[in-house]
Amino acid sequence: MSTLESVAQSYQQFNPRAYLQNNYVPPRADFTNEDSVVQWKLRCLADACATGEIAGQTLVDIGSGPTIYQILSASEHFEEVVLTDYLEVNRGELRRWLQDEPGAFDWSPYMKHVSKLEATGGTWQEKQKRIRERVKKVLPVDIHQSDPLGEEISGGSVDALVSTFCLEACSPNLDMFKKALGNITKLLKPGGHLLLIGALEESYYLAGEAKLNVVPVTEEIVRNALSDARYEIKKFKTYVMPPALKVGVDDVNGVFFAWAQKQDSQ
Ligand SMILES: C[S@@+](CC[C@H](N)C(=O)[O-])C[C@H]1O[C@@H](n2cnc3c(N)ncnc32)[C@H](O)[C@@H]1O
Ligand SMILES: O=[N+]([O-])c1ccc2c(c1)CN[C@@H](CO)C2
Repeated sequence: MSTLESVAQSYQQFNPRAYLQNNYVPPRADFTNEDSVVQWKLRCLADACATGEIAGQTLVDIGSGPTIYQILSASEHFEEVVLTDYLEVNRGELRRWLQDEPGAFDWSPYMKHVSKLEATGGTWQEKQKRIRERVKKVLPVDIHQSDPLGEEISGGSVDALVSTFCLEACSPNLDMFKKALGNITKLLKPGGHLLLIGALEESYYLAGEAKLNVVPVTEEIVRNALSDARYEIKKFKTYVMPPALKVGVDDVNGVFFAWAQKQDSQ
């Protein structure tokens, strides 16, 4: 079995609800503590989007999983948002929330927090409604394919990409990590923006019965990979995981945030 096949096989056991419980409810999703990782992630995304430089027609989130927090700020600046994941179980969780169906995960604490951060005057309910209107598709994706979205979205047509905790969590080694970054970068127009969040120095994480291998990356590795993929790095920030948030669901040591712009082809 190839290493990619073994990655794919390990994801067959991925449990979205367990994953959400491990990472998106307290203590990791603590909105009362401004030093919490969730507030740091949302602030990085909101600050980058507040510059007004990241805007256009189409925003694609690569490897959405069962989560939508990652597009709460960026989605305000695009006509159309596309969520993607490798697993149907995750695409189903996304659709449940988008259609406001019973049993969907409650993202309202995130909506409320980001609405306050952005302070654009509207209510969090209005923001939630806008997001549900702007997300037009939930598509399958495979970052290890040279055309990760197949026929659905062709190369060079996307104004901006978001991707959080995906590249390192489904690449068996650094070569595949860098190759996958190259694959998703081809989706971007020249001058397009990438908002990338990921795990620092993590080797595994749990999602119910699934134990997923992660290729450990450092700030230097990520910076070099972005430069090799012909990005200009506009912002790079890191967060050190406090002991209280090392809760046994992974061995992550920190989180990185990168805002990078694809260089014009020449
Ligand atoms: C750690 S989760 C990240 C979820 C979410 N973006 C977040 O911020 O929590 C990694 C995601 O990568 C997806 N994935 C696994 N293999 C993939 C592949 N070959 N291409 C794209 N995504 C993949 C998984 O289904 C899972 O949803
Ligand atoms: O601290 N967090 O907010 C947080 C959120 C999601 C994830 C992590 C940490 C670490 N593991 C990754 C999977 O590789 C998923």
